[in-house]
Amino acid sequence: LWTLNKGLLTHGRGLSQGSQYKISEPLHIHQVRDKLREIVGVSTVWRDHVKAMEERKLLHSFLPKSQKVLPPRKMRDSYIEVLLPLGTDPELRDKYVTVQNTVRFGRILEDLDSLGVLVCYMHNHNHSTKMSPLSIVTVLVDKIDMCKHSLSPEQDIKFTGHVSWVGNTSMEVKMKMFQEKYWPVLDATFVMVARDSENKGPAFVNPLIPENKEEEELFKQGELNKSRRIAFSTSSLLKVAPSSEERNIIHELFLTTLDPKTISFQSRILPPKAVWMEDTKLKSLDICHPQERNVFNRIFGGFLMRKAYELAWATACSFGGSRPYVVTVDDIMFQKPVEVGSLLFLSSQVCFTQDNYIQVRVHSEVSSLDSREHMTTNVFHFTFMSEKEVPLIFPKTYGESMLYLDGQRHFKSMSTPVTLKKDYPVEP
Ligand SMILES: CCCCCC(=O)SCCNC(=O)CCNC(=O)[C@H](O)C(C)(C)COP(=O)(O)OP(=O)(O)OC[C@H]1O[C@@H](n2cnc3c(N)ncnc32)[C@H](O)[C@@H]1OP(=O)(O)O
Repeated sequence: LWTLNKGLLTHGRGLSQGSQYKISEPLHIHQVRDKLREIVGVSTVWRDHVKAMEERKLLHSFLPKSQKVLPPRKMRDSYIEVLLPLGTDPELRDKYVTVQNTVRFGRILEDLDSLGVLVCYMHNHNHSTKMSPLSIVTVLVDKIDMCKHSLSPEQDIKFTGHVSWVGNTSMEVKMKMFQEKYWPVLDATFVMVARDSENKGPAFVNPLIPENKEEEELFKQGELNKSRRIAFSTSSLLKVAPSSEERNIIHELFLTTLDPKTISFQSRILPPKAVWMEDTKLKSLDICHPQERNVFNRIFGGFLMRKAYELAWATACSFGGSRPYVVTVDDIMFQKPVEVGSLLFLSSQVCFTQDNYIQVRVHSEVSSLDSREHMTTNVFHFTFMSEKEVPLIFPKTYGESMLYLDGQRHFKSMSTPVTLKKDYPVEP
């Protein structure tokens, strides 16, 4: 069943829909997770999850010792189209609709995550095995950019996606979303990693061969993206000091908050139309029940993103005083898997603002039920836009100043400056 698109693909030129490939029949959104279950051979009920994982151990022998023995694939091999029929399916619409009659962006994040994984399985499809020996997990949401079109819960949505670059064990996936006669509404780049059948060690992925100039460009961009990610993480403020320009920014912010009536570094006052960073925090706790597990019996990355996004939205909403719209999701790194049964602690705070923009950071930690030790699993970055100008944000401590600079770096990395439009309602 999971050879879904084989034979259906034609190498057309339908670039108006964001891809050069055409497919006769898009998958229904429900089929994406069904297919993932078939490919991984996962248990449909939690009671059987240990047995299903035992069976996956046997697939270990299908894993190659080197990438060289794997046949190269083309971008069209992994290309899929998926339909989210909100317009015609009222029951499905209820799952996606907000009280303001817009589409829940958190749900879209979940769909993108599942779609990204399916795209990678298409790329690595091996005809000799029914189930895949690979466990594919999300390691990074590199970027999600919203375009300036409204998402209506009364119209169908179409997703497309394909692998655009591969390393040894990692793959970059490009996904797009269309609505209203298939206007592009969203652009996403994820990085997925292949692990062995038990999700314990790395596994090689099929090489990728670009077929034409456009694909060569995409592939080259994938290489550049990799270098950019390495450069960004090497210059992380957790590793190196801020630049001299950034140090000046922090000192200026500090001076602005000193009380001119006292000659002291201690008495700090807030300038007008400003908020202390520490006063923007919101926190949440979730128990990670089996229902939220992914096909590898860990907590589904899409669920974590939805929870983090909804908390970030609430943070931006209570800070900005008006309804905020998400414009960019940036650099979500999945550092550690979240085990079923964990306690998930999310803490969100505004870390940078400019004009109408609010940069929110969500830090996610887990602890097991019987241990008090907390472990960071993700850091999420969201850029929101508010209808009116928002207050300035001021850090008090050195740690908060680093959060401010990190927020500013993420804000500056936003690829397209977005201007506020009334018909742009993307909400949780
Ligand atoms: C419905 C089904 C949905 C399933 C999807 C999910 O829900 S997944 C659930 C959410 N995600 C997770 O739980 C994943 C949690 N994270 C992890 O388990 C681990 O971080 C990891 C296994 C992904 C990576 O671990 P390590 O970094 O130690 O592994 P390793 O160093 O071997 O790197 C593996 C590959 O990932 C690449 N890699 C690592 N970090 C990266 C980053 N920030 N950005 C880009 N690529 C990165 C490396 O270059 C390498 O690719 P090359 O070998 O090409 O050089």
